Amino acid sequence: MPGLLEIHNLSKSFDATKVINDFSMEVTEGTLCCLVGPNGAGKTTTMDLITGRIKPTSGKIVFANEDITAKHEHIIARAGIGRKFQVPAVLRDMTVRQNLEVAYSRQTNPFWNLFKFRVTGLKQKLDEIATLAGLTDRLNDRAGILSHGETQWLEIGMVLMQEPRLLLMDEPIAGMTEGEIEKTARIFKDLRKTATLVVVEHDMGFVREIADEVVVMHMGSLLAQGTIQQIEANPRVRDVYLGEQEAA
Ligand SMILES: Nc1ncnc2c1ncn2[C@@H]1O[C@H](COP(=O)(O)OP(=O)(O)OP(=O)(O)O)[C@@H](O)[C@H]1O
Repeated sequence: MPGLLEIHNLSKSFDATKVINDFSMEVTEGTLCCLVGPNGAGKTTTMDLITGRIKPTSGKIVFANEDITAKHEHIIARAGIGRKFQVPAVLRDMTVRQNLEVAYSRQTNPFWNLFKFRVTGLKQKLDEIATLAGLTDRLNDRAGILSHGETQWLEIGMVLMQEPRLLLMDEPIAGMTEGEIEKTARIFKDLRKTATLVVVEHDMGFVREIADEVVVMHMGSLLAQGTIQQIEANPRVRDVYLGEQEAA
């Protein structure tokens, strides 16, 4: 079975510097894949390439059996790839509910929204996503008073309102408390039932907790792909990444 996302021999150069070098990986539908690797390995650049923010020098990206390599960023988003950035962009003066509604209204075109509103019901969808993101008790609170963790969950909820089939996340637990990290792990496990996830993450404890599959990048190339047990037992990964993590 082909992966929901397939990256084939991707390369990207900035001026004369090759930062992604013949990189390939595959993500199976309904799984959570963690993308790890040392600083500067090319993880964020890979996310930028998947979402069409930047274009590769060579190689191919296939999503749901469709070649999206040359497509515009908004077409890729509409095809079902959502992204949550590290820095939240919630509207602080609006309530949690209003933020979710705004995110919903940003998707596709207004006529489609109207149609979907009638068919599925915005309220029902909003309640489902608030439950998934653990924000049911916060719907009527102003986003500006949320904790750091709650703000991150709201952002996840906002991306989910656009119904992505694949959700990309950059270091989602940065700055969170232990309790918030545990709750985020639970949210991710639930999310996997409805979406496929690719998470860039440095915290190997969290990766161990959430990942079905781990992809290790090093100097723009694939170093290893496998289960967390396979990755942690891989001597090359230990040399270039995990050893460095343990020493930190
Ligand atoms: N627009 C750009 N112009 C030039 N070089 C860039 C550009 N964007 C990224 N790079 C370089 O590409 C390399 C990979 O960067 P990238 O941010 O993808 O790494 P990363 O694995 O996400 O690192 P980190 O874990 O530190 O976030 C780095 O050496 C970076 O300096």
